[in-house]
Amino acid sequence: MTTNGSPGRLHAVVAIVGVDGAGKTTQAHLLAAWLAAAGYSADYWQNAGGRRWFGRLAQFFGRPDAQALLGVGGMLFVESVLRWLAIARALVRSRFRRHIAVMDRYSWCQYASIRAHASMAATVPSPDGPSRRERRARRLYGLFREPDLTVFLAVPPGRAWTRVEERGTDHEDLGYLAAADAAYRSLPEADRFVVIDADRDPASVQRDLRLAVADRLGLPGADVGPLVAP
Ligand SMILES: Cc1cn([C@H]2C[C@H](O)[C@@H](COP(=O)(O)OP(=O)(O)O)O2)c(=O)[nH]c1=O
Repeated sequence: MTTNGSPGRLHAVVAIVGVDGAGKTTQAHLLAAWLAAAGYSADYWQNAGGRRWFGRLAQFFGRPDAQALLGVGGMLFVESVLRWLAIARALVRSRFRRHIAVMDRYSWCQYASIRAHASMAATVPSPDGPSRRERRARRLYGLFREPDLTVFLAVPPGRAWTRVEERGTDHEDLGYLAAADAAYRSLPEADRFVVIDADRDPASVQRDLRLAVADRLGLPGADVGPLVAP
């Protein structure tokens, strides 16, 4: 994190992670808007891995989802590359502009995705530590700096599943959401995540998120409340 002390010129990286339906996109947009209102130059970055886009393409070709089109390994490879490019672009641009980057997903999401897919495919858990695929991803993503703050939005998988269904843009398997939740929690980095209970109304979650960001970044002049319900 680098700053010259005035609100507008702070470079920092805040990563919001969690399973699909946890509320990352909603909360990250609100956070970036709040930072901007407080006088900080902040950008929201959607570090998508292309699953939704490839899902639509798959349906166009009569397949149920992206994995049916590309295979699990193919989709994980495409996702790793696209997300890497998105994160690299966000980090470079926010570093040069001296902005706060609010990252919707980060490297941790790729490791969790790889672990969750491996656990869905395995009949017994692997005792050998990270898979070859995860080690490869870690070499690639290890080039990125650790965010100043990573927030894990924690929701029960059933709640996340309901939200995804209500969103109506995609579908998630409940078993996969449970595997992804367990995968995030199993990461070696997980003990550095700030965990926020996201199974609450969006305003309460946003308030805790702002408090965590203000505490970690030490934002002068950023008033956390009162909060207008989003
Ligand atoms: C944050 C939040 C989102 N939602 C809705 C908005 C979206 O339609 C859906 C998923 O939220 P979204 O922010 O898209 O989650 P993610 O980026 O983690 O996949 O849930 C709630 O119902 N309650 C909440 O508290």
